[in-house]
Amino acid sequence: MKPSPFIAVEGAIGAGKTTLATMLAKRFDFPLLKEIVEENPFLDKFYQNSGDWSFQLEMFFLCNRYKQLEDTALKFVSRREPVVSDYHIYKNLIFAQRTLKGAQLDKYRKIYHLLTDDLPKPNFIVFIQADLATLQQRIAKRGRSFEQDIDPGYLEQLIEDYETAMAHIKANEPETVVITVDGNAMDFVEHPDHFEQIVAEIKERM
Ligand SMILES: Nc1ncnc2c1ncn2[C@@H]1O[C@H](COP(=O)(O)OP(=O)(O)O)[C@@H](O)[C@H]1O
Ligand SMILES: Nc1nc2c(ncn2[C@H]2C[C@H](O)[C@@H](COP(=O)(O)O)O2)c(=O)[nH]1
Repeated sequence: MKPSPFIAVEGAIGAGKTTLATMLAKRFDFPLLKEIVEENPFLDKFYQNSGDWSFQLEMFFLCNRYKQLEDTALKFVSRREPVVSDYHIYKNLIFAQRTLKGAQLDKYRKIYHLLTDDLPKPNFIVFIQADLATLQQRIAKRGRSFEQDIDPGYLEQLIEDYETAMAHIKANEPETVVITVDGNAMDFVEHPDHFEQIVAEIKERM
């Protein structure tokens, strides 16, 4: 029997993850697991001074996602029920490897593996690839004040880090279906046919 779909939508900041995950959950009538952002007490501090706040921020994201995914495992995955999420737990490492160094990164990696190695992992990843200009336009459109001065260099590094991470997942997890969406050309918000193309590709691989 095929496993139930556990679909994670991924991509760099502003790529359109929450938007697409919400649309997919509605379309397939699957529950939606959504990242908590506005209540995060460290995010605006991190954007003002990343050196002082990165460890607290990464640990906060990790603990929140761990708890959400532990609940998801019990409520949905163990009951063979489908779910759509606007993140993959692996994004913690993608960010932490960029924001932490030395002993802090070593400690973080150990805690990451301790908390997440036995969590259920998505069997589908919809990866939205978007370039710097697209990310910047969407971050501006979303209008969160603390994100308006994000260093373009940081976004460019994250774009690269996401490429590396997806290549790693493809090479090491052949059972995970990775569907790459061209987020610059495919406007699933304005063009229903673009959204239907993504839906069709997921259905074909389910
Ligand atoms: N394909 C798209 N075309 C145009 N605008 C988009 C598209 N996807 C998302 N947006 C807009 O861009 C902003 C960021 O999208 P969001 O889904 O929050 O990104 P993410 O979750 O990846 O950070 C939102 O204002 C959203 O309405
Ligand atoms: N340093 C980290 N920042 C993160 C992480 N996950 C999300 N974020 C930031 C990026 C955005 O400013 C905001 C919302 O994320 P979206 O990708 O949904 O735009 O939070 C993380 O693990 N570390």
